[in-house]
Amino acid sequence: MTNSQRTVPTIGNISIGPLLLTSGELLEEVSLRYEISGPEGAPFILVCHALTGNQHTIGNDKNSGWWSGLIGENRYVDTDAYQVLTFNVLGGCHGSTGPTTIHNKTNEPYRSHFPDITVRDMVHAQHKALTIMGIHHLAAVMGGSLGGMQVMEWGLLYPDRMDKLIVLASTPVFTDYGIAYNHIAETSIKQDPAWKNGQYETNHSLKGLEIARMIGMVTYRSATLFNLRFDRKGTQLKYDVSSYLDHQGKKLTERFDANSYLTLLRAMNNHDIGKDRGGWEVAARSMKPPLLAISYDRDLIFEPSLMKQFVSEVANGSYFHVDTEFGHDGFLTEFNKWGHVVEHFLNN
Ligand SMILES: CC(=O)SCCNC(=O)CCNC(=O)[C@H](O)C(C)(C)COP(=O)(O)OP(=O)(O)OC[C@H]1O[C@@H](n2cnc3c(N)ncnc32)[C@H](O)[C@@H]1OP(=O)(O)O
Ligand SMILES: N[C@@H](CCO)C(=O)O
Repeated sequence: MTNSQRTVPTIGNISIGPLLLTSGELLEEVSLRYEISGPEGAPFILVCHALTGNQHTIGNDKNSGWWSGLIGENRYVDTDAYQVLTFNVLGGCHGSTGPTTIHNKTNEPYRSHFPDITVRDMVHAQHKALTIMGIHHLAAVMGGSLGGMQVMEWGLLYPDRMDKLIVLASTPVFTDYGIAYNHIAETSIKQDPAWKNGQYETNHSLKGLEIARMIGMVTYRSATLFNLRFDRKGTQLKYDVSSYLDHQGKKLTERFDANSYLTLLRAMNNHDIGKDRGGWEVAARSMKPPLLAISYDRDLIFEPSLMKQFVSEVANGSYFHVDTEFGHDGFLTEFNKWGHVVEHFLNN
């Protein structure tokens, strides 16, 4: 590779061939869509995205990426010093193999026939992709929420492939409280008459998906944030908080496929680093790479106390807690509160 700077991120597609899933099922012809930024030849950082995220971590002038406040030129994760690579997750709907992909045998999208996948399958797919791309070592793997689940599995499945792990707003097991909210979301999607067992005509007409996102938004933020921000404004006909949730629900149906949403919710529900490893504490104790975990105040579904307990089991673990009103979505905002912790961990 030459040591030239990419002025805009490169977007690409990598075919990884067949993938044997944890379930034993074979997924044929898998490909992953990705974004890479930074100077060619610099060390790589792999970013793993959350539930409704995508590969556009940094994005461009017209459409900034979801972590462009954290990662970029002269940002906390500096793309003058690192190449940053993000794959759209297996099962996602932004170009990687998932429910919207055309199945080569039927010539139709998989839709609800896409097989159940696990976080481990996502990581195996990324590992295969990196090997094919000739990227054999990573300076770090980092991600929040579902992305953080992938980071933990990376550290356990392929501990020799990276120097450091950074887990944000994520726990070693997805708790029953999280599964409960995902169940409400799944029920909402499936009870919608327009759902048609996953064979819906248009994604943007799925009221059940809108409601699923509204439920999600309430859990990703906090009572304090909502009460301060909306302050009972609006009228009995429509409170501001209600129109906000309507807006968020509608917006998701325009950017995220419902079958993909369910595929990823199920993968989250299944997440347990201790599965087939003797429990999450045993798995955490076997984690080799140095690990930084950051938790966010008022995170309802990835409880800071469980994150702290997890880090205490990791041999080379450090922990930082962010005081925020954002709750779980704290990992997507207020970078001035915690970006320096990531920066210090990466560069020292
Ligand atoms: C890691 C991942 O994968 S995340 C993937 C999903 N997220 C993304 O891709 C982007 C990441 N960004 C975010 O999640 C958020 O924007 C955050 C966390 C960074 C910031 O959150 P906030 O500042 O609270 O903005 P939030 O997105 O909640 O709300 C703003 C939107 O609500 C709308 N809105 C606000 N109040 C109201 C209201 N009363 N009625 C109707 N709409 C409203 C705004 O107009 C704005 O709409 P737009 O997004 O269409 O421009
Ligand atoms: N805001 C996040 C929440 C789940 O981590 C997302 O939409 O993916």
